[in-house]
Amino acid sequence: MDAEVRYGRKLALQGVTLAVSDGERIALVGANGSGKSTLLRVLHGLVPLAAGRREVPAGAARQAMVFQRPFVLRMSALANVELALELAGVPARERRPRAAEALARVGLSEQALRNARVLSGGQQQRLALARAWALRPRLLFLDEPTASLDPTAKREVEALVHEFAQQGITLVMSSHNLGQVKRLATRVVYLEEGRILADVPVQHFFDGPLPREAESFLKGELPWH
Ligand SMILES: Nc1ncnc2c1ncn2[C@@H]1O[C@H](COP(=O)(O)OP(=O)(O)OP(=O)(O)O)[C@@H](O)[C@H]1O
Repeated sequence: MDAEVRYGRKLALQGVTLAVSDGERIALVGANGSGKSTLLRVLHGLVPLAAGRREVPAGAARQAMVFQRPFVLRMSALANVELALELAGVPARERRPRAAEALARVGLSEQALRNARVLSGGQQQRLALARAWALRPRLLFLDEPTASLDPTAKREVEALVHEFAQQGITLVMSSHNLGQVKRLATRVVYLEEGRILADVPVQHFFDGPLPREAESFLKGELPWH
């Protein structure tokens, strides 16, 4: 890939190469502004590359993305999911049952007809997961999916992500929560100033050795380390 992304004069990613294999659960970690969100957006095809290329294998897997702050539209939870299915080209008669199934999957059946905007933050994030799951993705990108949630909602969302992974959905997620990284990831990619400085199995990430910068990041993030 050797990807490079620029926002105006700002170089947000440089020399980044990342291959995602089926069934992996990759955590992107690094300080604020290190390029995690940008890399996720590149992988999902939302951000153009200034250099390098994004390779999508033939017969590419369906993919979906969940953002840190769920964007929900001012309509019922059910209609939010149905709209995503419509945009994905799912035939009209399949949308209602698939949307209802997805809401049930994330425990939101009882909220199906409520305006999505009045749901709690945790419920909105579960709605965002339902919307992604309804698309039956093989590959799911999650940008700090629990960052703005209280502990209970965090646990609920994390449990759902875990279940999705158990079903064989390949995950690439950014997280500032290293406990969550330990619980969910199989592989950790450490970014600093738009470069990948470490790309290692999860156990290796926590046991080391790592490049000096990644070691000091870990020490800062794990006060008990
Ligand atoms: N739309 C944009 N326009 C200009 N600069 C941007 C834009 N989006 C991101 N950047 C810059 O690109 C760099 C990488 O940002 P990015 O959001 O990818 O980092 P991040 O690791 O996801 O950060 P965080 O942990 O805070 O979410 C940062 O310096 C950021 O300020």
